[in-house]
Amino acid sequence: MTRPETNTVTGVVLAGGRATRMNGTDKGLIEVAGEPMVDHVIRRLRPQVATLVINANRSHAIYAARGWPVVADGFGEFAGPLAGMAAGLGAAETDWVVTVPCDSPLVPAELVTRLGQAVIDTGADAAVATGAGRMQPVFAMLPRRLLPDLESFLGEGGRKIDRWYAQHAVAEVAFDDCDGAFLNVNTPEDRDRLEARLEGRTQSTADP
Ligand SMILES: Nc1nc2c(ncn2[C@@H]2O[C@H](COP(=O)(O)OP(=O)(O)OP(=O)(O)O)[C@@H](O)[C@H]2O)c(=O)[nH]1
Ligand SMILES: [Mg+2]
Repeated sequence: MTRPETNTVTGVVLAGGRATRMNGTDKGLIEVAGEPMVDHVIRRLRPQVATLVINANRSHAIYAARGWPVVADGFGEFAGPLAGMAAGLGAAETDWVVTVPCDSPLVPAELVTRLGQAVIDTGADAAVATGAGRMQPVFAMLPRRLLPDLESFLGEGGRKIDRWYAQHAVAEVAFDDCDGAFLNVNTPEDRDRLEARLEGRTQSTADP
């Protein structure tokens, strides 16, 4: 298997959630600072990978207009982020994918290189980011060879990312130096706070 370097990694933007805390509004399409969140994410992830895939369960045509393949979940109705990760792995043609959620626009510039370096250094199966005091399970580098294993986990009703990671060697990579990297928009209030920050209307310790 090739090493996880930029040209062997597909970026997978996870935009397949229900967004119940946003009253069901498709979260990736919600504008923050004049731009849909999915575009903030694409702008930051694109330079780090060979190509992108968007995982979405609604608004396919709108997501497809970004110019990347759009894939829906293959498991049940809104089975959670693991189903989106499986869809991304299934669509990828590279040995590795890096997943990011559509609702955390401040993707670190070194996400892919640092996750990839951890895989190389440790020989782990996969790598996951930590920051803001916890594991950030949807910011992950996964090898395509784990897709059959993930599909059987999902097929048996598995839904919890941490439980699936516990079955494999997963390196944890700290991004504590990346201010705001994991700011996550789950509610309209989160959206307003992030917009204020991006527009420089609040005190922040570092520019995103
Ligand atoms: N493909 C897929 N992705 C999901 C699913 N549920 C959540 N996600 C993704 O997982 C990430 C974290 O999602 P959450 O914010 O926890 O969930 P959400 O469904 O988007 O929003 P809430 O319903 O308000 O919790 C986001 O990238 C979501 O798009 C799902 O059922 N399928
Ligand atoms: Mg969220």
